[in-house]
Amino acid sequence: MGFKIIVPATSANLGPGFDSIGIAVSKYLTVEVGEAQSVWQVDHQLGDDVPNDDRNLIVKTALQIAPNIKPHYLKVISEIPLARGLGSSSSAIIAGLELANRLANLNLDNREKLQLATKIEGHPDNVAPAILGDLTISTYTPDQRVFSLKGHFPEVALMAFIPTTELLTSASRAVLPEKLAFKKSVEASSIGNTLVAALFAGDLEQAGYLMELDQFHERYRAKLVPHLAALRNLGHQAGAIATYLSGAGPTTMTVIDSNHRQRFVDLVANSDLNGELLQLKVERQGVTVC
Ligand SMILES: Nc1ncnc2c1ncn2[C@@H]1O[C@H](COP(=O)(O)OP(=O)(O)OP(=O)(O)O)[C@@H](O)[C@H]1O
Ligand SMILES: N[C@@H](CCO)C(=O)O
Repeated sequence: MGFKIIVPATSANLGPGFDSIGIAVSKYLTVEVGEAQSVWQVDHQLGDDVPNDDRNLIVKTALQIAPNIKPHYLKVISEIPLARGLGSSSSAIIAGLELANRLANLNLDNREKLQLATKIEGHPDNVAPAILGDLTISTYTPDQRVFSLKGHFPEVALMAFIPTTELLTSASRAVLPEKLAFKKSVEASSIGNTLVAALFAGDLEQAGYLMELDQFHERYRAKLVPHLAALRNLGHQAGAIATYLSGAGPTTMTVIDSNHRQRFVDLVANSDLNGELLQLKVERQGVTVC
């Protein structure tokens, strides 16, 4: 009998929480798992670059975790744009993990899921909210253990500006520096620490200010995402709480009260920015299997 896996999109970093902070958002990857058959077959509408067989990231992940599972028919329906900074690869990894979990009866708990998914993705900021939902703060320690704590992200509008062009995470990480000076690192991590405290205290005013003070990655990525500065500026004009680069970009996320939202929509519509503006909300629930 078939089953369905539903994984939320995610938005990582929130400014200074590089590779650590993430939220689940209201776009979804759905995988309908059909009958067992002689070979893996993945039907999707994600374009010719995404494989339809056992090279597909969902199947590859499942086979990495449970190499002996039988091939199945999978129907993939995704609302999460590829390589845009909304956690498409993490959603595929989590779907693959749940596929293995179910087909091989592994009974993985959330801790085990986090550990496996982080090892595959390399950092926990997208996979943790995709598993747990809502807001997560995570770390992948040098001895490769994952710690992740779930919090409640305040109820606000999230305006994702999704440019028409892709930006692969690998390309967006290639522009980051290899080293950060000691003084700069202390400053950057103190901003991140205080952001976490503000989020857990539900203090969006302080959180918003700190979200725009990232010292880890946004400045190095600026040339790849020139629209970030423009959207942040429009956000300020509209009275937004903050605008940050979602994951590795190019999507930007503007956190805004609903009473300022329309002003932001109008400002973006009257600008010469090229992309889609989508209103999202925080998804409180992580992956579900039904
Ligand atoms: N549903 C899917 N099925 C198979 N492969 C996928 C799927 N979604 C994403 N991928 C793979 O992941 C790649 C995108 O991963 P990448 O890490 O570059 O971007 P992202 O995960 O969308 O962004 P970010 O990590 O910044 O949030 C795609 O080009 C594709 O190869
Ligand atoms: N923290 C990651 C998220 C994308 O995988 C980055 O910004 O590169």
